[in-house]
Amino acid sequence: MSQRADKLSSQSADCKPLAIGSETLSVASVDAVARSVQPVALSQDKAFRKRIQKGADRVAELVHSGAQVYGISTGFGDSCTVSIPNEQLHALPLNLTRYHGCGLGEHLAPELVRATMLARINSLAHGVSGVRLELLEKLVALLQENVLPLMPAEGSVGASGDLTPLSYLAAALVGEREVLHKGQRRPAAAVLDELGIRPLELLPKEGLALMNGTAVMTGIACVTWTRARQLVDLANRITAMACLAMAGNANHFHPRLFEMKPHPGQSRSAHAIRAVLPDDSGKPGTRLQDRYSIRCAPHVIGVLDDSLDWCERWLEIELNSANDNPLIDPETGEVYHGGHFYGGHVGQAMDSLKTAIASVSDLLDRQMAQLVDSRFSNGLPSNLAWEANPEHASSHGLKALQISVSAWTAEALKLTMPATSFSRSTECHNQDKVSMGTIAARDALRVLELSEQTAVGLLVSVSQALEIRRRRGELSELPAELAETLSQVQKLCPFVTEDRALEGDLRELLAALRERRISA
Ligand SMILES: N[C@@H](Cc1ccc(O)cc1)C(=O)O
Repeated sequence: MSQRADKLSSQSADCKPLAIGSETLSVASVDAVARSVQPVALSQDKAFRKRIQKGADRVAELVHSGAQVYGISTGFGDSCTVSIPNEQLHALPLNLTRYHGCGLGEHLAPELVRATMLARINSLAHGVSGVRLELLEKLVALLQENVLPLMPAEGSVGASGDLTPLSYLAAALVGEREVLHKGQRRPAAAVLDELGIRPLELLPKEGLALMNGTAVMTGIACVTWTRARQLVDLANRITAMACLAMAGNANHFHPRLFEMKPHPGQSRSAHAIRAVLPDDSGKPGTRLQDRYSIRCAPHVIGVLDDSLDWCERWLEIELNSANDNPLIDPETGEVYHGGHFYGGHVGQAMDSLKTAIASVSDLLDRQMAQLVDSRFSNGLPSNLAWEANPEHASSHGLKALQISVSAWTAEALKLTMPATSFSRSTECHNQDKVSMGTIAARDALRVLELSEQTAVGLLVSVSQALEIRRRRGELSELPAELAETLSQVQKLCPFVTEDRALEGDLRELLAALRERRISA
């Protein structure tokens, strides 16, 4: 297991609750909470609680004084020119949550909803959104009890934050719409009642604070990022196995070579590939230089690895930011009107990441094209069909799997069109430039899912190829790491000796990958 993967899993194993409000959130911790590996709690820190209280008191003061503050005493967005009469102030936040209840599309997966909730709570815990401690406590209780708002995935332009999907979080808190609880879709009010959680009555600013931010795109981005990090390790391992199976040249990954062009992720990739190849695979096989999908693998995987580094920095700034409007300094009482709900950084990170992820899928797809083609594979049988099968002539081995891998890759590549380039002027031209970061994040996750399918297809293929070499007596002992990956794969997808349907095995492998049961 790589050092980075190690860091992720040791974090997950550490079951100390994450104290929201006194810890800096990492991308990996969001993923751990999203997968329910790490519990959460609201910080008991006195200074933190005092700060939240001060912010809420300041909002109450502003309401009392009749000051004009956006979203507290005015309409929303372009309607900021409308003053709300005192007697309607209490209706304003609830109205906001209701008129945004117009999302469509599939509901976000539970894991993504949990990531979203954590991202939103952490942003509000900054103490500059003017919400009460009670609101934060109830949000944390929903997360702890796994009461997950049914949140439609579509309808956010990603600037004004994720208003529409987050309105479903606000709705759950006030006991409206539906939630997913213990695997069942039920009215929020009934579930809150059952758990003894009183629905929250929103005070001025609280509706806006819940919804006016980047939590959905950031939550999806964190889950995608963590799985993409795993894909890097897996792609390195697959490349090493493909290289060995096709009698490739390990010297393409020589450390000296990578000192001469030292992009850090690229060098890490070269190192990860070479470190698990046998010492004697340094000499050229039948070709002096392998084809690019082997020789340039670090140059492709390294782009993803290096992109993950800057994406992580951007995501962690976003995660630990106040991405609401207006923001209220609890110390000075000053109100700042701005545009921190704009998800430009998350959008750019996700648009970029999805291209790098799809490119790795493409690389693996090209490796597979070589593996199944006896003209390119240095002696492997066509379609990797096992030649000792008495019905070898009528057997087609992994032919269809290779076609599927190409289909998954094409679908991933097709989704790399940047979402952030599609800004639309919306909401009476108040939101006349928007990020589309949520679409970018959803695309990135979909590209990642397809690329994981490709990776699983390749795991089956490289394992098949190595097992063929082993059974033929062409391989001396496998290096320990490769033997370990091979045995993990073969437990879920035994060596293919005759034609059989592989879907079940592939699904098992995908599940194992997502549950981090495959080490690379
Ligand atoms: N994000 C907008 C607020 C907004 C809220 C709801 C809307 O329907 C539209 C805009 C702002 O802070 O300026």
